[in-house]
Amino acid sequence: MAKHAVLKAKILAEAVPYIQEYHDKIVVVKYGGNAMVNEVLIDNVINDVCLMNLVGIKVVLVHGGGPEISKALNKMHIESKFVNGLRYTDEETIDIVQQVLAGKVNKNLVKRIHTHGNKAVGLSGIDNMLLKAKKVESADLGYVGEVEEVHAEILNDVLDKGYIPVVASVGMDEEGHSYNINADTAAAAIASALGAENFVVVSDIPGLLRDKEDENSLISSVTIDDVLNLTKQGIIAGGMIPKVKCITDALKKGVKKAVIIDGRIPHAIIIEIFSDEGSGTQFIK
Ligand SMILES: Nc1ncnc2c1ncn2[C@@H]1O[C@H](COP(=O)(O)OP(=O)(O)O)[C@@H](O)[C@H]1O
Ligand SMILES: CC(=O)N[C@@H](CCC(=O)OP(=O)(O)O)C(=O)O
Repeated sequence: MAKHAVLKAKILAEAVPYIQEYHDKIVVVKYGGNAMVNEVLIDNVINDVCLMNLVGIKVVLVHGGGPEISKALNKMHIESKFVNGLRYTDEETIDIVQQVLAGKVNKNLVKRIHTHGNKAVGLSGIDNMLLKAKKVESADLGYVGEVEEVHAEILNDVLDKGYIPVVASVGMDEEGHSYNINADTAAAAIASALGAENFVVVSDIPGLLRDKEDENSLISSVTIDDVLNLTKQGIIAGGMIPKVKCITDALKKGVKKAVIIDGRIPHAIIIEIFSDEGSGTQFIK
């Protein structure tokens, strides 16, 4: 027997306990726009999500697309303005955010899942008012929303049929206004509402770093208390603040595990779910 066949069988056999542990459980994957910059990266993530679906894990893919939004705004000569990691969103901008996230990015991910032979349903927070939103109160950011309620029934319906829900982070209020919701925030709210077994945040960094300029300074696990200290020390800064805050909120609200992993590592999601190795930064209650 060829050596590689034995190795393949061994790898599959080692995955069995993890497949059993996660069978029928919900995993929410947040896929950030920075880890979508090339076809190979996208295919790796889609492949991992499809594998989880095939072995009976209920996987929800919530995506961002910040760089795509900036590109579309650029073409229209609209400058992107960020305040504490959140995009200032006026009336013209929210239209573009909705087109890019709920249109281009969402449909491209759905198409890729289908071309891998799995079935996906593309949604945004507007569909069935999945993400009921209101204006963020902390600063005047225009149509940037925070999640007021999650109406998750539609996700359970889609999951029960064996399809992969793919969710764009746009929400709405009762008056019919659309809101631009940070995709980490949207994904964390969904993970909390569904009581996810694992909330996996896929980015383009190794994880939480002690020095953000040094990729070798990975902090491999943190508690909620550590996060408070690291924020006070300025180690958690910029775009990392809302990311880490919504992860700790999700853990407090019943999500069992959360992790930031590097989408540039081939099959980082499979490594996280089907082995003890893990990678990136694990968040512990
Ligand atoms: N301690 C830290 N470790 C890693 N990244 C950090 C840290 N503090 C700030 N950052 C910044 O946060 C960014 C990641 O957040 P963001 O760009 O919002 O990711 P995504 O697009 O995947 O949601 C990194 O590119 C980095 O510049
Ligand atoms: C309010 C706010 O900032 N919304 C984000 C939504 C997309 C997003 O979060 O995408 P990533 O996950 O790729 O960063 C934005 O407009 O860029």
